[in-house]
Amino acid sequence: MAVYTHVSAEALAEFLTRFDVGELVSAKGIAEGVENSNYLVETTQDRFILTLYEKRVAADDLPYFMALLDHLAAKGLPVPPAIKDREGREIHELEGRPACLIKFLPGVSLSHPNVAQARAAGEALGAMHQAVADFPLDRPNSMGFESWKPLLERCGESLDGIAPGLYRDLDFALGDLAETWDRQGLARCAIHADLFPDNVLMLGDAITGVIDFYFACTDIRLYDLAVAHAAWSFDTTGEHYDEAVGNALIEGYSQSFPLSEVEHSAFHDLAVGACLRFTLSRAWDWLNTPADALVTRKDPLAFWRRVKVYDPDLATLLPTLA
Ligand SMILES: Nc1ncnc2c1ncn2[C@@H]1O[C@H](COP(=O)(O)OP(=O)(O)OP(=O)(O)O)[C@@H](O)[C@H]1O
Ligand SMILES: N[C@@H](CCO)C(=O)O
Repeated sequence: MAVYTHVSAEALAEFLTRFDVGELVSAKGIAEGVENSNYLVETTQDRFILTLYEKRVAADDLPYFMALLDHLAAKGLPVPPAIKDREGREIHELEGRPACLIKFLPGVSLSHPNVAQARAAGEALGAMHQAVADFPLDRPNSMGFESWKPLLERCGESLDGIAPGLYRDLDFALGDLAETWDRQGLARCAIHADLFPDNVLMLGDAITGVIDFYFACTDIRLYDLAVAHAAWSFDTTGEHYDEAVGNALIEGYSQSFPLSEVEHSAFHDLAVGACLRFTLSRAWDWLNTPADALVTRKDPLAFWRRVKVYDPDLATLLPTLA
C-alpha cells in the first residue's frame, strides 16, 4: 500500500485549479511503492501522477529533486518532471503534505528483467550521467558510505535477531571496505542512487521512464552503476546471480559512458558497498516496522547474500554467509 494521506475529491479539484491541466475526472490511489502517497489523476486533458511526500522525503530536498528532473527532461531523457502551476511553481502543499503533480509516463516496471532490458537500463543510466555534467546543484548522500557505520550502530545487536552473528559480520565487512573505499578518488556527479527495476518503466525492451529520484544526490558515479548491478542481476532471494543480465547492464552503460580501467578495478568494492547500504537500510526498516503495518518489509539478507558474488574472499570470513 502506498496511500498514507487521503486526498478528498474536493481538495483535489481545488488543487487542480492552480494548474492549466483541465478538470478532475478521476483519481485512484496507487498500491505500488512504500515511501510516498501516489495517486493516478485523470483530468479532461491528460493523466498525471499526484505525489504527497511522506516522512522519508524532506521538504527541503524537493527543490533539488525537481531541478534534477527538469534538467534531465530538458535533455530529452525519459524522466517525469513536475507540472508547473500558472505561477511557475512545482512544489505545493496538499492535505498538510508537500505535494507535486507529475507528468505521467507510460510503461510498466519489471519484476524479472531480461538481458535486452538490462542493457537498455545501463544505457539510460550512462546517458543520465552524461546529461548531468552541467547540472549545478549538490546534495550530499544521506545514505552514503559515511552513514553506514552509524546506521549499523543504531540497529545494534538487534541485528542478530535477523540472523545470529549479523551485527559482528556487518561490522567486519564495513571495516574491510573502509580500507579500500574510494582510494582512487573516483569521479562524482548527480546520481539516482536507487535504480532498481521497479524504478524503471518499460514497454517491451524499451525504456519509457526512470522514476523515483528521491534518493538522488552527489556521489561516486560508478556507485550508481554498482547499485543498479546489485539490484538487477539477482533473484529476489539474492542467492542466484544472473551473470548475463549483470554483464548486459555494464555493457549498456559503457556504450553511453565508457568506464576507465580504474573504474573497472574499483567496481567490486562499490558493489559490496551497495550490498551493505541496502542490507542496512532494509535491516533498519525490518527492526522498526511494526509486524502488523500494512507495508511489506523487504528482506535485508537478500542484499547481504550478494556479497558472496562481489567479494567471495571476504564472504569466507563471514559466518552468516557460510
Ligand atoms: N511519473 C510516473 N508515471 C507513471 N507511473 C508512475 C510515475 N511515478 C510513479 N508511478 C507509479 O507509481 C508507483 C509508485 O511510485 P514510486 O516508486 O515513485 O513510489 P514510492 O512510494 O516513492 O516507492 P518506492 O518504494 O519505490 O520508494 C510506480 O511503481 C509506478 O507504477
Ligand atoms: N530500493 C530500496 C527501497 C528504497 O526505495 C530497496 O529495495 O531496499
